[in-house]
Amino acid sequence: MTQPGIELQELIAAMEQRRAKVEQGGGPERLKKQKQGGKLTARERIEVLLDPGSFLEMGTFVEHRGGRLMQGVEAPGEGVVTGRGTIDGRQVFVFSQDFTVLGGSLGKMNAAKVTKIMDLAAKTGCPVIGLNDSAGARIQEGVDSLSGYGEIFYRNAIYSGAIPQISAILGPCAGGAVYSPALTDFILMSEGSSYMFITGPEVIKSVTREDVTFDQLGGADVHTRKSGVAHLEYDGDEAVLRGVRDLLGYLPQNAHEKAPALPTNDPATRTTEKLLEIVVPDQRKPYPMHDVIHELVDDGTFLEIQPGWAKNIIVGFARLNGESVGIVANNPRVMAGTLNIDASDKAARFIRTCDCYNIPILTLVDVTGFLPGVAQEHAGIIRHGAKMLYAYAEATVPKITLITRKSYGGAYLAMNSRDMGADVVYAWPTAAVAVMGAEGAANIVYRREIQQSENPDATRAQKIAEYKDAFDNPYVAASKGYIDDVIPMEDTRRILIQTFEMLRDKEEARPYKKHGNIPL
Ligand SMILES: CC(=O)SCCNC(=O)CCNC(=O)[C@H](O)C(C)(C)COP(=O)(O)OP(=O)(O)OC[C@H]1O[C@@H](n2cnc3c(N)ncnc32)[C@H](O)[C@@H]1OP(=O)(O)O
Repeated sequence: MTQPGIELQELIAAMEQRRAKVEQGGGPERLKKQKQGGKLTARERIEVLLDPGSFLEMGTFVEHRGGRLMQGVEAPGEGVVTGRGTIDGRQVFVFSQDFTVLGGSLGKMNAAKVTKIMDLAAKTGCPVIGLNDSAGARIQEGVDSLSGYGEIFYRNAIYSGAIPQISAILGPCAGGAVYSPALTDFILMSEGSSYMFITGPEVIKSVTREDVTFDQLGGADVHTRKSGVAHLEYDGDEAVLRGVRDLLGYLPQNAHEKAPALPTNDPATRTTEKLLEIVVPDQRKPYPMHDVIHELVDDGTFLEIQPGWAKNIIVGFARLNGESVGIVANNPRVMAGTLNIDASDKAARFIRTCDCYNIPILTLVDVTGFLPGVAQEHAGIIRHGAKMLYAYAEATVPKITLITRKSYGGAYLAMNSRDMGADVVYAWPTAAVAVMGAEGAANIVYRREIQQSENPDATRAQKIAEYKDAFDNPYVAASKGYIDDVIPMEDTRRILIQTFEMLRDKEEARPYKKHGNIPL
């Protein structure tokens, strides 16, 4: 005769035994190997990412249904740990691929665990964070594993802009697998231990005869400096996971909400005198735009996005009086701040990200124009530059433009002029708005006069001076209402904060459409 109490204990023990087996992943040997080189296990990563004790696991006992080639193969937890938790008290959903189980490869049921939490995230309006460390499609499951990817990609796309999706790349991410992170809002990579590529070094060698290592092909350096695929690079797993927490602080839970405000001790009325030392009036001399940003924002804290790629434009998140803002700024120190293809792509993408998630945009303008050159024209600068124009016009969040120095030509428009939809445009006394710089303008407009002059150099100099007098200042544009005010540099922080406060409840309607057709 069985005693009821003992039976219950057996059931509990059986559950615990099963759970312990799942939690062991690929077993002690593989877990030990995983930790070589400072990497964390899938479960440790979740612990570091989330608030202590907040993780609630889902799909713990899911098993593969992998068909003939998977018979007898054990895959504890199906190679991925999934569930919900909180970050700074806010709910998020997370999947963490477990490389110790069949290389974290993705089969049909592994994908089902991931799509389950993606769907829950969408239903509850919360961000999804993917911790990627996987050998890609599970070869033994054939087309079923490709279908699993399809189910994830589909959700990445349809939930895009509805809930924030963040991808941390902490190991291999190869083949078609790269397209899930690529469809998310942000990609963060760990230096030296993660890589992303479509076809690996061996295939490349056989097709193109190029010799390349994993890291040279698709390491964090490559993707944060050359390709622009990834947004942020960190040293090791823990730093990446802290980076995810940091980034989420600037984002809302979903497209219906605003990002959380963070109390600050930095006074809203703090004067910004340092700007008078940073910004040089001489239009030809560069100055550090990063310092301008640090001086304006709360506590000098700026989370720059894609800092290593297309450095001629600066984008990132900061706070003004506690409220999250996205900043887009020309960088006069790199390529004289001109806009090229990569800068246009980087800015357009960032503007759209801010707009999806109700983050107001501050644009700091110091730009001579689009980068001239055959290479840029032939690579489609027209198509890429158009993305910036489109993104600014499309964005309905509060938009303030501040012209810090020069703003010329098509780039004046691409940097969100009044006509492109800026709600308020300010300029500093150092600003100049014109179709082009005085030298170029004088040479075109007064060419005949200069050529026919007895002293062409003197005439050219005189015409340049005349043109500068007429246009190299903010007052012509201000007199026509293109600039709302020319403001003292030292009062800029206060004015920006007050203006964003004024725009806080702004609403802007757009005509009905299925979706716009941004030039891609
Ligand atoms: C749509 C797509 O994703 S297409 C891409 C398909 N994926 C691939 O082509 C990658 C194939 N895998 C690899 O090239 C390598 O495993 C690498 C480079 C990712 C990692 O190499 P290593 O760190 O040396 O790990 P290793 O090769 O030992 O793999 C670890 C384990 O995962 C298994 N594994 C690796 N890739 C896969 C896979 N795609 N499917 C199933 N199991 C796999 C290995 O058999 C090994 O199992 P074991 O622990 O029982 O021995």
